[in-house]
Amino acid sequence: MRDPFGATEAPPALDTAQDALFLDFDGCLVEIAPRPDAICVPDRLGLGLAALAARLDGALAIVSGRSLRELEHYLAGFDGPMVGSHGAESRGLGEAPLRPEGLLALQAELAEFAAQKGLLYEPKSLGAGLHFRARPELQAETEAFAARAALRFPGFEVQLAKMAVELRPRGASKDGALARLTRRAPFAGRRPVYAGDDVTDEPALAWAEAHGGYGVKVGPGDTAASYRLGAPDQVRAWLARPLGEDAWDV
Ligand SMILES: O=P(O)(O)OC[C@H]1O[C@H](O[C@H]2O[C@H](CO)[C@@H](O)[C@H](O)[C@H]2O)[C@H](O)[C@@H](O)[C@@H]1O
Repeated sequence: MRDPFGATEAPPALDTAQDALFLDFDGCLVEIAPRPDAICVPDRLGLGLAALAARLDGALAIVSGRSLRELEHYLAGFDGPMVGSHGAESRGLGEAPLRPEGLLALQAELAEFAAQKGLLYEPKSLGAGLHFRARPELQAETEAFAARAALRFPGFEVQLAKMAVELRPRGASKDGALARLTRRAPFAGRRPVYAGDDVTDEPALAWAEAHGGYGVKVGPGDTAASYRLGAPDQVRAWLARPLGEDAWDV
């Protein structure tokens, strides 16, 4: 049952014969941390995902805002498809990355702003992030700076995130990634199930709902998803169900 603010129910068990599973990373598979490099990733998370992917006949993909190289590092053991940088780069799909002109100049400007203001600068493979978690009073100023940068660098657009604002390649999106993935094997013909926690995930949650599947919102907040889980440990427990805890062992 839904309340006026969105999903309240836990999702059903995955149907491994017919579901195609798409998983966000930060805030979904792993808990949010004070800094991007301070996350605690369970040692065997990649291997657990690999076991689940095998049960889904390969129909499991990671869809994240993180740079692809970081996803590959944190999820070692999982060799299935991955989409990084909010849809702008991928692994295993034969797609060319979206690399707009001006990336290095954009990164230099953001790094300089971060240094001046005492923000955490996150260089990304196809963009950059400004994290204001340590200086929340600078949110409005940081978002305004990012909006002006996007005008100077039209190949990029603003992506809001948790206590951060990013510049990502214009046109990249998680829902666009889902649309592409679900046109190809082994995802085509299966029911799309997407789990994610942030505003960056809402278009993908809505996409899964609109295409015969469902979304699982992780944590609080309004959502288009039909279902909700409270935190990443609950997501990991939900993912373990089709395997049994011994096989998952995360
Ligand atoms: O799409 P996601 O996998 O959810 O990635 C979104 C962004 O996540 C990371 O930032 C967020 O998580 C950090 C670690 O918990 C946290 O410190 C930060 O405040 C959050 O915004 C990552 O750093 C970004 O590159 C991702 O785009």
